[in-house]
Amino acid sequence: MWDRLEALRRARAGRRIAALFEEDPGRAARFTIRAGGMLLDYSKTQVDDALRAALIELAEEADLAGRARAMMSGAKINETEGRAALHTALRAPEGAGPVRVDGADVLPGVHATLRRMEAFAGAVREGRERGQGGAYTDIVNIGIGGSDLGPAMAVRALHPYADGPRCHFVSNVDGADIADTLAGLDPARTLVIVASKTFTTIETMTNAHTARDWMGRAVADPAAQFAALSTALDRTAAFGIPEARVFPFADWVGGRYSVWGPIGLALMIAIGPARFRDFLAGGHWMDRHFIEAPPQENMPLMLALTGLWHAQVCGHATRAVLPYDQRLARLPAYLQQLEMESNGKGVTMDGATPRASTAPVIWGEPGTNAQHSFMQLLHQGTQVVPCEFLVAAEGHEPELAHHHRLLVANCLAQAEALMRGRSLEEAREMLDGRYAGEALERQARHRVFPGDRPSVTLAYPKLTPEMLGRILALYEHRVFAEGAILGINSFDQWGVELGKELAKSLEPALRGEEVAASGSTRALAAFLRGA
Ligand SMILES: O=P(O)(O)OC[C@H]1O[C@H](O)[C@H](O)[C@@H](O)[C@@H]1O
Repeated sequence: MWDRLEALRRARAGRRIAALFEEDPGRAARFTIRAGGMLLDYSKTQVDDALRAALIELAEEADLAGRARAMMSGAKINETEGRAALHTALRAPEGAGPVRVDGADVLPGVHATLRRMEAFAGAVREGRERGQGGAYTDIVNIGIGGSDLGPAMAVRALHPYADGPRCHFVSNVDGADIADTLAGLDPARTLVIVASKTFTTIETMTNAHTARDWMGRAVADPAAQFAALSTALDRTAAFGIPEARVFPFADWVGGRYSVWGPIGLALMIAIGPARFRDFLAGGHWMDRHFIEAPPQENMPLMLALTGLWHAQVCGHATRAVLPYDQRLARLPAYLQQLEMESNGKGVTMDGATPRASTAPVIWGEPGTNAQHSFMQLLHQGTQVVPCEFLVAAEGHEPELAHHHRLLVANCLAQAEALMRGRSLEEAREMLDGRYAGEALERQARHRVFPGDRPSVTLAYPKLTPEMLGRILALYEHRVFAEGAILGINSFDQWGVELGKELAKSLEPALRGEEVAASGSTRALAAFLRGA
């Protein structure tokens, strides 16, 4: 199949995307999916009928539909860790299921924890659950990776719905992070949430101890103002967090898929339990869509296949995520973990070398800011970077509708410009009169845009809690589909371990002890300890 895709690529060399629209006036509609109020337009790519059919066949060959059902029904598809990958169960409504792991239905436990979270979040919001100096004004979530990026991104995304205490996020072991965050907070009115699936992550535990010391200097019982989100109840107890404020989850929730459960507690406190339920409903809607929609109308599938076409077949090594939605500023970082930690692998499930390259590098920033920084390279640089735009039809500032119109116009303009480009002839015409002869030729060359640069646009009505749920689950399933088709395990992350081990073994070097390391590392350590 990959050979056939390669042949299809060669056959399309030199064919311009813009020309496809001239040949087929119905193209936009035929390569757009409308579902759940959203519109996913992948028509500004080389995908055509034959290519789409071949890509769908690729998914069928990998039995993607079967693997998706296996994932959602609790099969231990994370083989290297012997675990299920059941984040979809976290957003399954009451009455759904059963979803069995080792014979037992996991949904009653999920819903019981959700109800406990709701009772706690409600009490914090209403001031019934209080700090030792009064009702909580601030929440500090201490976590890293999946225990930080999801809630941090979502709290920012849903700011217009955040009517609870202020939420802050501390992740880095760099003391600057916690120092800057705690400065100005009243410890007696701050709730600290320690979010860590394993409760062993060095950054999180270091920050948690620092926060407890900070709290201990101001209140009689610091542990009373701590909550924990974890799978490791022995460790949360050892830290001194009372059981009533520990919200557990199971090992079948991967860190980067965990915002839907206890790790989402800060989000729930910020926006309230009812809106958090809307967020879950949005995710669940996308789960049903992924399982039920036919391939051509299946948003995660077509997003995955377009991604595979660009990264694995065309060889474009990176993908830019460009939300024209300032509140999604942390989405690129969130998607970096989701996609690069899931699919940045060098071995297939059966231990072989992957047939194609694996995850592309994901990066991005919100528009329009990106236009004034790196988009130069996207338009005129020598490498092709497929772009993914996200944009809402409506903002949350009706009084600033003119801002929103400009925002949307810029988003559409970027995608159009990337595709259309500007030929040398057009550039010459543009400059004619200002320059002549050789100068005209030279100046014109600098104003050429090669064009034919592909992009996908996801448009949605408004960034509500439910819509954010749909968007995040869309990306989760896209990453799953890409991984399944590539034959890799998207749910482990062995690649993060070596650095952690070495950090432990190198720490003594910063106290002046001899360590086994390269000359470069030893010299750097000596410099950094001021020797
Ligand atoms: O939630 P924790 O156990 O503290 O883990 C936090 C993060 O660190 C790990 O190193 C992994 O790379 C991430 O997948 C995880 O989300």
